[in-house]
Amino acid sequence: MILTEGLSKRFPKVTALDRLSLTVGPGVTGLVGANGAGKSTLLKILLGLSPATEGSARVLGLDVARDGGAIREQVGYMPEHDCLPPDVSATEFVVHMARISGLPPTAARERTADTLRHVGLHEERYRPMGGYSTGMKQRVKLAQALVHDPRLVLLDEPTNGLDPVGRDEMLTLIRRIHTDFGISVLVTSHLLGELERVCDHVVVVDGGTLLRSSATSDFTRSTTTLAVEVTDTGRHPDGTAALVAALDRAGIRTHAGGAAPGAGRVLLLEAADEETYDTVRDTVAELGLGLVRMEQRRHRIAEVFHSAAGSPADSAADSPADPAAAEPGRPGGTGQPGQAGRTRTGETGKTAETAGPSRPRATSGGPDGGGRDAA
Ligand SMILES: Nc1ncnc2c1ncn2[C@@H]1O[C@H](COP(=O)(O)OP(=O)(O)OP(=O)(O)O)[C@@H](O)[C@H]1O
Repeated sequence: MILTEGLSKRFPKVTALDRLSLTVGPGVTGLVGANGAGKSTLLKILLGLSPATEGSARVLGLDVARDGGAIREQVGYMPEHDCLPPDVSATEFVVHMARISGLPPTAARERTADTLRHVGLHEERYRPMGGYSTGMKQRVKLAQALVHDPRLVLLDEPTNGLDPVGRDEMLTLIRRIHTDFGISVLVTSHLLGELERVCDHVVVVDGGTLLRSSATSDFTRSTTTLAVEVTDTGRHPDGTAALVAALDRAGIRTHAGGAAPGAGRVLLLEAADEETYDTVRDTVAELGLGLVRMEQRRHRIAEVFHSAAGSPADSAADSPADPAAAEPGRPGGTGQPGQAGRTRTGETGKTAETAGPSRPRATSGGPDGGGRDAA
């Protein structure tokens, strides 16, 4: 669907993309990177809206430098920032976008009704968009990207500004774009964790360069870590503590499952071999505890990139993919090239150079984000 070769984009003070070579196939692909990693810049180049400084890119076999118009006929685009006119309704707006994409009036109206229904906008679609919630606006932006029945959609941070329920609904919609309509999706996010549920493939960029491109299943393969949870009983009011002590006597070390709600009851241990499973089962039975779960853990994508500087992997599951670039002049960069941290890339044991520990990030766009999407 997409092929880039040595693609660079340099602004006067910043290199947004640095010799990026990338292949994106059909299906749902996540493009993950911190604030300022170059994701939006890449999408605008792929749409033929912004010229690359060097290198080349093809979308659906078309050259982005020459065939921008033809690409946009077949590709839908959902921009990151708020771009909806407040005084028109969703129906009027999406019909207008369908007409711009070349659909005749009747087809434009029919497709608009179908698409707005698909994204979950019903009676509200006749009201001016100025009164919409963030979630409704995101749905309209998605609808206008889909209305001309594209082969591929580029979605820029579609979950930005949404609460957890809204984010979940948006992710489900994104998955359905592919499963129900066969449209391929390239979706960006600064949250590593959220894409593993909906993407077949994940591409991680940092500082405009490719950090890793893999099938999601490669990121989330089973680990040798076993998660165990037991009930309390009258004899053992703290069943978890009793199990920790008994397993310790059996030579099996455990640690707490993490900071997530309810995770305090989950014990993690290394399952060196099959016997470990039997020992855990027998120990639980001997103590008379109920076994709630005994399951093999899977990698979370975020764990693959957690910093060697010590940020705990479990709490990073939904944290920014933010190896803030250690490059002078880059927002969030430490300006100390020597501070790059070394990060394990999961089971493969390979290492990737990233910079420093994760830092918090605002949820809606960058500090300079509002004006940049004018294109
Ligand atoms: N028109 C522009 N002029 C100058 N610098 C720009 C311009 N557009 C982007 N940049 C810079 O290029 C870098 C990459 O920006 P880009 O918007 O592509 O990142 P991003 O990964 O999409 O992050 P975000 O989620 O914040 O949009 C940033 O440092 C940004 O400030």
